[in-house]
Amino acid sequence: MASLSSPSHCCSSSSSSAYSNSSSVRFHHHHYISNLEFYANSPKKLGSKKISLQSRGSPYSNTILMQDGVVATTAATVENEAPTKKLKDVLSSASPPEEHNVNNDKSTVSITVVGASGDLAKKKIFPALFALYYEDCLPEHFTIFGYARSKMTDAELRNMVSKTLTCRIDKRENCGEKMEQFLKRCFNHSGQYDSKENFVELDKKLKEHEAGRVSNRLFYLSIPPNIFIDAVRCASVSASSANGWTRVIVEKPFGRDSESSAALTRSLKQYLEEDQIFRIDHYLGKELVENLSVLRFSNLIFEPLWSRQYIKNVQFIFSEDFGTEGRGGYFDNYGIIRDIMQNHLLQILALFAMETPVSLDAEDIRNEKVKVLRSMRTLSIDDVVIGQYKSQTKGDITYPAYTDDKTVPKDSLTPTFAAAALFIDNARWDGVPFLMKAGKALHDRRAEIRVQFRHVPGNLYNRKFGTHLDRATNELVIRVQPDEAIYLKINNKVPGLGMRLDRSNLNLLYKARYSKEIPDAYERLLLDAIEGERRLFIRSDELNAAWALFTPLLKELEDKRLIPEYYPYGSRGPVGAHYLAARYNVKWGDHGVDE
Ligand SMILES: NC(=O)C1=CN([C@@H]2O[C@H](COP(=O)(O)OP(=O)(O)OC[C@H]3O[C@@H](n4cnc5c(N)ncnc54)[C@H](OP(=O)(O)O)[C@@H]3O)[C@@H](O)[C@H]2O)C=CC1
Ligand SMILES: O=C1O[C@H](COP(=O)(O)O)[C@@H](O)[C@H](O)[C@H]1O
Repeated sequence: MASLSSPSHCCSSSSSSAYSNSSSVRFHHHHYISNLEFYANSPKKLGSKKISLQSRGSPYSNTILMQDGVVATTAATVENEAPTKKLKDVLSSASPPEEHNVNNDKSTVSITVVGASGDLAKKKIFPALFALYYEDCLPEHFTIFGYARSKMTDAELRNMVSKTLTCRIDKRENCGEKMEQFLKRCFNHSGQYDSKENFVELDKKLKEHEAGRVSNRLFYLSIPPNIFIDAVRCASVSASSANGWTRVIVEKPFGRDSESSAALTRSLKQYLEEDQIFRIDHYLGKELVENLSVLRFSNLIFEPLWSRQYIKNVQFIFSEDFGTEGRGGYFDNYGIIRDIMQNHLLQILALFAMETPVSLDAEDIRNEKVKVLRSMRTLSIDDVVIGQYKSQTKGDITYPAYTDDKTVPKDSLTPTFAAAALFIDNARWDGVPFLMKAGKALHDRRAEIRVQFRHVPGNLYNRKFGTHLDRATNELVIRVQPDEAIYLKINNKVPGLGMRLDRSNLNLLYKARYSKEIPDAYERLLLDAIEGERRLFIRSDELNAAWALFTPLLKELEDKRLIPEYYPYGSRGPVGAHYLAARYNVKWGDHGVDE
């Protein structure tokens, strides 16, 4: 990426739409070659010896196939002649290019939602795809396939999908029409996840839709983790693209500890290259998480303060005001530490704490995140508090305990709440506590980052705050959801003739500042995957480093069968979280009078 503005999310409003086939699709010389493959007869990506040319942020790729001295090119767009020529000059001056069997003037993207009948597909993936279509972000030629064991005709799939679609609040023009057009591009193929034959049938259908165009294929694995590998094997062997890219979005959980995660990565890499694997952490696609780097690196006033010198502690808070009802079967095997902390909160922490990357290129950013994760101290059981919600009756309503769920064992000790203190042992953050807190069935729903600054040395106005020195410190709050906002707590004088100080918020409340609805995280991430933008996806070394921090703790909790602290459904969670924070001289920011 060359500039501060991301090449993605161009859609109709951007002059450089990745799908526009216009001359605005530019190549930087060092970006010509996206990957080199030298596999003979490998079931991995198709094409025995292949060089892929790809503009960053574009779904279109050029491929040079070299076989027995013969060089064939596939041009992805009409406009990217120059780099094709350049490479041809270098690589095949002696061999006349052989026309590849594709209609060269257009590419197509086929998106297969594997597990289309499931909760995530209905709740997030199809609606996100429709939103992208509505915003003109999908390529001209695209097809969406649902794949699941459930027997469905195209009409039945369309009917199922149509029930999940909504139009943007701020733009309802032609909504019904758009939905109809979108649904016409959706098809279904019923099949088993471990059947190569069924995927061969899918391949045939995809080819019919691709109609000889350069075929780019995205598989979204929206299925339980125990069938990931079967589906990847079958999709890769039987339904990979023959002349374009093939990418696979993998949903969490990526294992349940270092060992199982490494085994999953090994298995995936039997069939896919790392750059084909898009490990999704949907928190990275949230607007305010995206904005974190902008806030930090494009405002002079924050970066100089971003260190142990001025920051006293940082808090990452996640809470939901509902329990695990309906997902208990999945949740009980994972618990809140794996479900939220090891991925969503840790990813935000890494973005928060990383050094300035060399550029906004995906690898530069991910390199910096890995460095942070590798500089962190492995979690100690003494720095963790766990909890589990119990039943609570409020008025006429009785809220269930975690273990009231029929899919959860009665004696389950799985934490539905956890608080932890983490440390980054590097020069910037030495000694600064990074506190995390995540819980289900709490009193509210929120996700936020709180940065508490040190006190002003020798503050002239100390006495105006009495003994509440803590109240006089600045706090920056990045509220990821709901009601996205960034606000800075400052001290100011109460207007009048006296000298009384007050706490106020300098507040950037998104809904007051911007009328446009904020896109769902899945929209951004799907668009990025289509465009080949990897910045917001987790690289395997990041994942390893993340698991390394949590695995010893998780093992110890399980081996010792540590009893969680029980908290009532709808409460603020276990009191132990306060003792943990107090040990590091910290007060949770979400508990104050003026939170
Ligand atoms: N739901 C959510 O909010 C979130 C989900 N995820 C992850 O996304 C993925 C999909 O989640 P979700 O949609 O909730 O999952 P579901 O349990 O709804 O499963 C998706 C589909 O997979 C098939 N399936 C389910 N169980 C099995 C099985 N044992 N063997 C074979 N096929 C099965 C079913 O389709 P059929 O029977 O028709 O083949 C089902 O419709 C999971 O990895 C999950 O961890 C991540 C974050 C949030
Ligand atoms: O990944 C997950 O995230 C959801 C919370 O996502 P949000 O975007 O609604 O905040 C959480 O409920 C779920 O347990 C977890 O698996």
